[in-house]
Amino acid sequence: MKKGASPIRAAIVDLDGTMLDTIPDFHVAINRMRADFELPAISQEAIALMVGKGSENLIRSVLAQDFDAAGVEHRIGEALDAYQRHYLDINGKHSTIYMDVEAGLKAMRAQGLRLACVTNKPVAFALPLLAEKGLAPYFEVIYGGDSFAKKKPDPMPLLHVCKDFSLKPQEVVAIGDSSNDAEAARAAGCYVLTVPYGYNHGVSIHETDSDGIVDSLLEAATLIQTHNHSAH
Ligand SMILES: O=C(O)COP(=O)(O)O
Ligand SMILES: [Mg+2]
Repeated sequence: MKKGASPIRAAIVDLDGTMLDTIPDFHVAINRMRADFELPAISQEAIALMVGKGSENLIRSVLAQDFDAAGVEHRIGEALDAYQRHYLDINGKHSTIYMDVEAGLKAMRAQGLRLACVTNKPVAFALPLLAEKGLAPYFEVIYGGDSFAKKKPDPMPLLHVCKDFSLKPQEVVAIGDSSNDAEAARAAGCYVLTVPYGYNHGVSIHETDSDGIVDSLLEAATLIQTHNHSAH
């Protein structure tokens, strides 16, 4: 991160692949939907390549394994309904929290940073999931992929958080696992830190433009603190 620049006053944290390993939840919900359509189960590895751009994109990609464009179009409404029903049934039951997520969030709060969660997950999935995992209380605001007209990689949700917090984008860092997070942050003018353990569409996170790759949210907190010590 740029030395001597303005201090960072808020962090916008991504959910899937950054705070929680939710692929096992996606796996169960998607394969229940596929069973409804008499389609064979698909693997967690296949699903991990498709997650990141919201539910509709995910279910379109899942259907595209079996159908052409017209076939996907024909089924998308019913498939999305079934998937959402199944997901809400199992939301959080199979997903786990990554190492040092709570320690990282605590460290950021202790530094006086304001925290927001911006995910491409529908907000109706994100809110109960964060509550169940004990993470909701860390965040002043939580936005989903359907909270605004546009989702990441569009900067709209990030800019909304900046406005909520009355901060300039240069005072805010986005932390995520995918190019969607990095592109949204760059377009908004925020800093971006990336974690290497999540889901980046099968592409190495090293190929994504960011201000630093951190092994955990705790390491992100340390990096932000170092930045702020050298900032004016
Ligand atoms: O559900 C998705 O599409 C990905 O969600 P994320 O933005 O929390 O990684
Ligand atoms: Mg993510």
